[in-house]
Amino acid sequence: MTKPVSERELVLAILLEVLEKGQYSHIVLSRTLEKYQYLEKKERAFITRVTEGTLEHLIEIDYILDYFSKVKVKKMKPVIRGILRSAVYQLKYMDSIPDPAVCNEAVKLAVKKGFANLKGFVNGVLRNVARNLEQVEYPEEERKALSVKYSMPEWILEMWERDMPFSVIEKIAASFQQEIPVTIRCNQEKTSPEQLKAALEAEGVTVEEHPYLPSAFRISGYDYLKNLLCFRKGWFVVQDISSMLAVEAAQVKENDQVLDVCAAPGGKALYLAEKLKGTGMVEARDLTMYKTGLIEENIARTGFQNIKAVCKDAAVLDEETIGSADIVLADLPCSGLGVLGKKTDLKYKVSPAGMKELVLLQRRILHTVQNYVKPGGTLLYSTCTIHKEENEENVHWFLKEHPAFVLEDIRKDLCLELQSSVNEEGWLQLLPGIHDSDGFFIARLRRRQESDKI
Ligand SMILES: C[S@@+](CC[C@H](N)C(=O)[O-])C[C@H]1O[C@@H](n2cnc3c(N)ncnc32)[C@H](O)[C@@H]1O
Repeated sequence: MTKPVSERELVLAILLEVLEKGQYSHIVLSRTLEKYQYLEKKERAFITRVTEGTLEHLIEIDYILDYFSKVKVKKMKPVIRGILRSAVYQLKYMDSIPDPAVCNEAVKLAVKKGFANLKGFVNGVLRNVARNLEQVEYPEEERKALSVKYSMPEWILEMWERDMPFSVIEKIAASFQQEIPVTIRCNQEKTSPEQLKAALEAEGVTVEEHPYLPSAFRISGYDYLKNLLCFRKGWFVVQDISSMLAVEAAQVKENDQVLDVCAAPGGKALYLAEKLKGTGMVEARDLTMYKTGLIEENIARTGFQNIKAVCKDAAVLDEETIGSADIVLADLPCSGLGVLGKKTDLKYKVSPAGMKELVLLQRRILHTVQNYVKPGGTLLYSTCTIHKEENEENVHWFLKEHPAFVLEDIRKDLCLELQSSVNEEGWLQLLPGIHDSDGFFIARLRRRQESDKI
């Protein structure tokens, strides 16, 4: 019996939503998998792999298609473009599927979608690709070659070239295509790192200690993370090491009043609560009820009492909060160029104009939330991007606008291995492929108090 919807048809539908209508892949993919829960595990894995793989390698795939097809990718009908793109991904990256099967399935899908008149074209292009894939001549010019090899838009590479040597950029681009192990942080309110490691191993999970922090591990070899007993008991949270380091740099002390102004889903806020050891309070704010709901879910699972979620816009001054916080964490919305390996389609969606707008939003939020920092208190600024304007240039702008603050050196809050990466001004820019983490920026600013000599 033929299935009402095949897995390739679902892949096509997701690609059309993402590439033709600008939707985010992780949202469309998880919505699709939820809707078609009756599909077998193997079919669901196929949908995930082909969707993510096609998006990950899109620039390279389009280069290959343009190499073999008379009609260029940009001129193709969206449905045909989607079918060919996912088929080229399978031909190049999935040895387990025989080439004739990839071609036949693509032709069948084109017919099913009402393009019987183009079945010869689909068949011809794909058979040509399958036969001659090894003969493709890749561009010689350095930036173009890198762009095709790692499917990284040229304008992003050009932007990075202004700040970094090409060898570093290549490592960053390559790292986004490598498998990223899941990093977790032990919830030390509930268990110790040693106990967590042993319990996870007893559940069949492979656990590796992270070199940057003793409470962090990299885990693999499990089926569904949320089914792990240790997860359900709230013994760990999933969090990149860079986010943990931002919290380390905040230097939280018992009894501190902490305000996380952009907190959802709450990873850093929960770590701050843990560091308070049952004292003080963390107010974890975010813009919408949906987002604060995510924080609340995580608070419930991990069981902390000294943290609450509040729905508030960080860009609007909250008079009642002025001068009340020992620590304000401003982990702000950003272009996300440090996490392109985790958000496969983001690299095609960011734009220079969008990034300029983000810089303005970041400055508006920083300008607003600095009001909440007590004299002597800390404003911890972080982003998950590798974009100078959003990071160090924002810090320079902030210090000029707010001379009541000084930039502090965070070296002492980091492991030996990372200390040499701290810039002479005191901030840290983590780079994927260079450091063992996401791309991330951390700067600690402190409001002067009267006893400070200016
Ligand atoms: C980088 S994420 C925060 C991640 C979080 N700190 C964590 O560690 O789990 C940025 C957050 O800022 C929120 N956001 C964006 N604009 C905001 C605004 N004007 N006010 C408050 N939150 C905002 C987004 O909803 C998003 O959850």
